[in-house]
Amino acid sequence: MHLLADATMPLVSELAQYLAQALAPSGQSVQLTTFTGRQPSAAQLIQAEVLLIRSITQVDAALLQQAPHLRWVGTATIGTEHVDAHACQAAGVTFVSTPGVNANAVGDYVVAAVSELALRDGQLPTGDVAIIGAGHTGRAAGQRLQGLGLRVHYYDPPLVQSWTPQKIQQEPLDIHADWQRVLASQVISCHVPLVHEGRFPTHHLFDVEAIARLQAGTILINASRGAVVAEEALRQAMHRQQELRVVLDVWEHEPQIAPDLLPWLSLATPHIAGHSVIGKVAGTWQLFAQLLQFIRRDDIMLPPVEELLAPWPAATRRYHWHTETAPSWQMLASWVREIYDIRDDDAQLRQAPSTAAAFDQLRRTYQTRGELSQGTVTGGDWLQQAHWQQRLQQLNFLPLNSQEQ
Ligand SMILES: NC(=O)c1ccc[n+]([C@@H]2O[C@H](COP(=O)([O-])OP(=O)(O)OC[C@H]3O[C@@H](n4cnc5c(N)ncnc54)[C@H](O)[C@@H]3O)[C@@H](O)[C@H]2O)c1
Ligand SMILES: O=C(O)[C@H](O)[C@H](O)COP(=O)(O)O
Repeated sequence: MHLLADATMPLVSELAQYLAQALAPSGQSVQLTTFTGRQPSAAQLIQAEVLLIRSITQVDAALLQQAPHLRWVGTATIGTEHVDAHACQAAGVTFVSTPGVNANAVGDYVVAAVSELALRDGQLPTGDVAIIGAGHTGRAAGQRLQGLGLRVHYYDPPLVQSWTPQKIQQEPLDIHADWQRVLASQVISCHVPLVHEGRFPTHHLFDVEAIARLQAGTILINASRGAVVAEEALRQAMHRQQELRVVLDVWEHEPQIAPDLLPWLSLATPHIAGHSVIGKVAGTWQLFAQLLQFIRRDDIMLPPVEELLAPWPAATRRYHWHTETAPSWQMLASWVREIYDIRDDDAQLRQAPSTAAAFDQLRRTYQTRGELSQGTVTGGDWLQQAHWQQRLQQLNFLPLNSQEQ
């Protein structure tokens, strides 16, 4: 079996070797070729049977035509708009992705951004948080922000529309389809797929009109796909000096950022919200697990993800904080910052040349980032309260009371 994989996928060689050893007794061989950059070459495609990619590789009819032996394409990402699923189906190629795989990393990114701006302001946002899209990443972000002490609601018309009245009553989260509530919120964070057509398009969801209607001081975060927020609408807001705080992880014309917007943005990063070590390693792992199902060898057990993290101390290091009194929001924000300091990523993007090549290079050589789940909190009586246990868990920290230590 000829595997062709993006060279930046962590552990791809190790897992291919593992697969080769596991399949050897049945006489099947496995060969791995990796490609660097966005697209594999025609010479590589011609022999590929399995293609393992991340979000920067476009799979369309033209690529499929160059790969006559291709049977299976897997993307180690949540977003899938870079793969033409219809073209795959027409070519008889199975296509899989890894839903939710880096949602914790995105949740961490959003709470790191909001707590960073709160530390700069000396106060938490006083108004509501609107999460756009109540899926894997949106819920992770919403939970973390509740843990920080904010009120969160979710805007998700497709989900609301699909619900029965009974489901609406049972849903514990505040999920709705009221766009006016979104525009009146003080923090807005986007977590939708990029959709161009149909009843619920997300392309330019935040267009000139929507951006103009945002409240003064609104924090707008986009860690979904660049074109969900129209770059031109941000440009107009900047020129009329609208009082907004905008955080962009994704860019409408990636890999090209908008250099003119950069000084105006509160935080700017090179599409790395999902790039925790665990998020990336789990992506590769999940693809191999799905490939085993495809070749009907799910009797082969891959080593657990936790065992594979040894090469990355940042992903296994534990953080421990102790406080006798209940933590202030500043303390919570400083713990978040200790595990993930978003200022580092912001500074690196601002210092790099504003070119597509530099953007890709920053992503290829990205730091080894841990997750908030690596933090443990111990403390006095306050930690016995269900309210505090819940808040720490929402931040994805582990609360440990004295009996459990
Ligand atoms: N920046 C990053 O590193 C990064 C990482 C992971 C995912 N993403 C992007 O984030 C997107 C969302 O990820 P997810 O895991 O939360 O996906 P998901 O499929 O779990 O959830 C998406 C939610 O958005 C809702 N939605 C769809 N159209 C909508 C609309 N018009 N208005 C409001 N809600 C709408 C859906 O009903 C769904 O509940 C991905 O498709 C991907 O493009 C970016
Ligand atoms: O959709 C996703 O999962 C993310 O956008 C993903 O983290 C992007 O990272 P890439 O695949 O480009 O490394």
